[in-house]
Amino acid sequence: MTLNTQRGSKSPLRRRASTPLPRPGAPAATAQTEPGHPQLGYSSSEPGGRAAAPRGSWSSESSGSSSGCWEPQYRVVLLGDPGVGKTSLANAFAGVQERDLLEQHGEVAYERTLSVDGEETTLLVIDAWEPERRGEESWHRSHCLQVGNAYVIVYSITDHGSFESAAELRIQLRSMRQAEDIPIILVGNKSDLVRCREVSVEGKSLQNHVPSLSPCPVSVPVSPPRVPCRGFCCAPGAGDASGAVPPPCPPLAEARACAMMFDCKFIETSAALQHNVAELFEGVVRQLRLRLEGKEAGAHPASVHRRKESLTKRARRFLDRLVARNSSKVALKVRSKSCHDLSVL
Ligand SMILES: Nc1nc2c(ncn2[C@@H]2O[C@H](COP(=O)(O)OP(=O)(O)OP(=O)(O)O)[C@@H](O)[C@H]2O)c(=O)[nH]1
Repeated sequence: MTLNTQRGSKSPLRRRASTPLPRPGAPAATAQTEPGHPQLGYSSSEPGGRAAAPRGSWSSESSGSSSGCWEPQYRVVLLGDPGVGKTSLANAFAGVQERDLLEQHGEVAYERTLSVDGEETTLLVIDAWEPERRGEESWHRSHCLQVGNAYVIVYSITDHGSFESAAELRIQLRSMRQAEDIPIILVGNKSDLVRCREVSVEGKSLQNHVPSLSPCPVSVPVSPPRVPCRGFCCAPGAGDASGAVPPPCPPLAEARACAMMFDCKFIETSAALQHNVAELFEGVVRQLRLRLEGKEAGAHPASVHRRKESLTKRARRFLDRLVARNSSKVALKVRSKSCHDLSVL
């Protein structure tokens, strides 16, 4: 997608999340949810609190913690290779299914107010990332890497190359935003395509691969023998013409371990099935809040959150740590587990 990211653009689209979006030639959206548009999650999203912004309507001017009521509270930038499902995730976030309708107007930013844990937060989800092209100005890419208050790095679980790109993006972000503690969530999308999986989450590979994951992702086995996906195995339960079901594509890497090494959160989603999409964006909100709370308290964010944890969780964490002391494998598992929990730091 191309984008005119003019600095200083005073777009009328920077507005309250619930303000209807004027679209050229289209009537303004009402506060009602349009029929057929799914909600993001079941409990937390405000109906009608969604809108899409056209190209050029976001800039680095709006501040994530800004209290200005016409500014989005937080900018969440989607990164990742082409075709991994960034737009589909953004559409799911926005509660819009008619992808063509959106593309017609070239929207790249979607604003929505979410109610998470009883509190409202507005996210502006920016889907403007473009792949690197030879000899092309990289200003747009660096702009994307600079404007986000949080990042969602998407890869497709059926495309190992996109996982490698995700790892590279994490490194780029780290070097560009070194001093900042910004939430980064690694997202393995297309989790519905189970039989074409090329990137594993956990299991045997965790033990086999993690010791060699330093520094990740360079030592992640990046070019293992790939079993080419023959297409028909992509549909869960589907077989070929003879009715024989082909063997599943083998898992080749360890996403959770990579997230752990990269110090970011990890979740698998299916934009197609709307699986974990609400959890993803609610997780982004929680990650942002945790950092804000930490800053406000002037303390280490982890200690602030610990107070909020339930007794059971704290007890479990304590026991985990106790056991972990005696076993490096368990320690790894414990750390790796927290990568999955988007409600803790
Ligand atoms: N099965 C399945 N297909 C998906 C999923 N998410 C996206 N797709 C499909 O993957 C293709 C690419 O999705 P997009 O959302 O356009 O991917 P993108 O990352 O925005 O791609 P670019 O716009 O080229 O950067 C489309 O055909 C989607 O329907 C998913 O969770 N499961």
